[in-house]
Amino acid sequence: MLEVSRLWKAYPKTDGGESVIVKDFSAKLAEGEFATLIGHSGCGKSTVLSIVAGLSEATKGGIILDGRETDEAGPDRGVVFQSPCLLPWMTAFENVMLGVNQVYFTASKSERRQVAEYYLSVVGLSESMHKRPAELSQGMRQRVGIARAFALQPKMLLLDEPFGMLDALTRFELQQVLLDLWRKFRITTLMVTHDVDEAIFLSDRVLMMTDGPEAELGDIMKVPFERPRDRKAIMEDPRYYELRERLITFLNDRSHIRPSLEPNFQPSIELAEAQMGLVPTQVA
Ligand SMILES: Nc1ncnc2c1ncn2[C@@H]1O[C@H](COP(=O)(O)OP(=O)(O)OP(=O)(O)O)[C@@H](O)[C@H]1O
Repeated sequence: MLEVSRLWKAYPKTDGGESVIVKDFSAKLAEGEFATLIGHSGCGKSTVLSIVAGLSEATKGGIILDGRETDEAGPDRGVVFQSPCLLPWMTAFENVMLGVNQVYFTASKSERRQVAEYYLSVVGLSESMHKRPAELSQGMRQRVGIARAFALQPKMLLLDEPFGMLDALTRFELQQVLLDLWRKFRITTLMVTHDVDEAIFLSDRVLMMTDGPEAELGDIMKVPFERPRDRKAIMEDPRYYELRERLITFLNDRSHIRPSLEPNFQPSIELAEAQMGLVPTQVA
């Protein structure tokens, strides 16, 4: 479904020359696959995602979506950001209708309303769809963002840390909402995350990016758990801890903090987890 081919992204430096952010990044996603892109903050994950979304131009390389080269945004890709960017003067329903009206322009008004109502109800907003964003919690606003993306029935879903601003319980709830929708509609999905557990719970494969500048695709990890997935069962599976350690070790080996410490310093798993906000710790 998606082929990212030898992607480079560079920005001009103020003192001349250029800074290469992403270098020679290639990846393929099969139809219906759920892949996550993980890496340290600032390595270039959002840069890759925004090029795939057509919101940013690649310096070199290209994107092939469903057999066609593409370099601009379109309704064939639904994008969900960390904050859902809803128009504040419109209700949740009206926000979803904005996209629905554009994509289903041949449908009748009542059919379009039904589409918006359907997707808002499957994300659990039947009772609140006529409220404005200010009357909704952060989690409910993100539900609107997810409903809006799925309502367009895109070929691909691109998610940039969609649960990054949510508390842990709401994050778990919305991960489940997302998984249920993904299983129902099987939309090929690429999601950026910092969260090792989220990546394992949601993905078929985790794409690991090396640190920037000149970030590359460092490794790919297949997640073997069958679907539908049960969070508790996964956490009790010994393979979960092996996968988690593999991811953390990858991120640990590319730690940003290493150069500022002793030359022979080997950061521990605990320190790497702390850096990713998984456990509180004190770094001397
Ligand atoms: N318009 C721009 N001009 C210059 N540099 C930029 C621009 N946009 C992004 N960058 C740089 O590109 C690098 C990668 O940014 P990007 O947002 O893709 O990283 P990220 O891995 O998604 O980070 P995070 O996880 O913190 O969101 C950063 O160093 C950033 O400063």
